[in-house]
Amino acid sequence: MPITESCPLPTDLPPVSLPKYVEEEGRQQQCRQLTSLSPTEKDCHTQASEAITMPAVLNLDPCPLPTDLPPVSLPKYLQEECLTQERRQLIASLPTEKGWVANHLHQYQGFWHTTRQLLAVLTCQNQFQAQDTDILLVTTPKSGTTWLKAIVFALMNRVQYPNPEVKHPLLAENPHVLVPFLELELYIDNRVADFTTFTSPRLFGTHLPLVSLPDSVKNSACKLVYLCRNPKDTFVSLWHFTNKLRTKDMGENSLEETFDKFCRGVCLYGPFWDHVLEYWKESLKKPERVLFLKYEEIKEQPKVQLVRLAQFLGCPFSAQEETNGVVDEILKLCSFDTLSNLEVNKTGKLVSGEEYKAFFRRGEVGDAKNHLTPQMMEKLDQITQDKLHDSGLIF
Ligand SMILES: Nc1ncnc2c1ncn2[C@@H]1O[C@H](COP(=O)(O)OS(=O)(=O)O)[C@@H](OP(=O)(O)O)[C@H]1O
Repeated sequence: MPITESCPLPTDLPPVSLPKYVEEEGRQQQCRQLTSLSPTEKDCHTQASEAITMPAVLNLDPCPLPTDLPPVSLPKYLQEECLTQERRQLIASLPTEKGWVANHLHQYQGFWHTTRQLLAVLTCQNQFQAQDTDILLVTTPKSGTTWLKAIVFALMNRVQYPNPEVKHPLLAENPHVLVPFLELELYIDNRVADFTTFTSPRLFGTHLPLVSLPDSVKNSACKLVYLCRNPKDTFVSLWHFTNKLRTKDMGENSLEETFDKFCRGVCLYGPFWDHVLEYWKESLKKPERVLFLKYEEIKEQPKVQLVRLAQFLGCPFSAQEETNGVVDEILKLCSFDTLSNLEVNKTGKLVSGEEYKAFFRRGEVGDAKNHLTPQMMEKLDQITQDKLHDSGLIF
């Protein structure tokens, strides 16, 4: 019996094949999954469901379960002790909105996360133990994270790989694999993070807002490299990216609807302006700990910014390295043209499902004007001015 006949479903559920990044429980999946639960798991599920009154968005309504579906394994984040009551209660208490790809976004500590991502944030906050030598690459989504990861990886490993044209990990692997995300990779699905392959200094990526960084990061001397991008190009890049993650069945998100959400701050790790402002202020307060970079500045003066980055990270280029062209070599290796044309980045995908090529689109400054109306551009400029007016930060 088709599942839709026994259990009317919302139409915005992501299909089971969505990348893990955005996958979320939906009622359809729950109906399917419950058919394959062991008796213990069913009990556990029922107890957890009954333990607390859930809001509509999380409520597991009883629905007749079809019996003829193939078994589908329960996503790990729902398997785990059936999602602790504490976490259910927390999620239930948070403001919730419909996501751009996933069903729900929850506002936690002032910023928006999908359900799955939020659980990973909580795990990361509880478990990550920062070391003083760690380097965290903190970015707003679609600000050039992939580029920054490549640059810092190449910078920190330049002695080990002196001839990047011949042999370099970046030629064979995507930057997101070489510099994994804390919450989106190492702690996703209640994973026990494995650091055995990391060498010091450990490099991590994260989109976490300052307020949500694990205490161990706040209390350590580890360095934070922060990267953001003007909100107009950030929005357009995010709109394209999330549309790529949506399946044909789901269709594309309209520009207008997502624009409205972005302006209201309702987007992954949004509000954009609060994210950048927190780190901007922190970089002014603690310049030895937080380096604040803009995508546009790296585009405009790549060499200047790379030299600045190397100094900040305590590994400045020697005069000989500069003469020998090491700075240029790193920039060439990490350029949009080089990375996006590598076989690995044309054909590979993350374990979580995103194709590497989705991280490379145009890589230019000012593409927003090709997509947004003059009114939309003005509106974003106005919000930016209102939010950042007395901060000294401009885009
Ligand atoms: N090497 C290099 N140089 C310059 N620009 C680059 C590079 N690699 C990726 N990109 C562009 O960065 C945008 C993707 O942002 P992120 O890497 O931050 O995405 S993510 O947050 O990690 O999902 C996305 O921007 P748009 O092209 O404007 O969509 C990518 O094309």
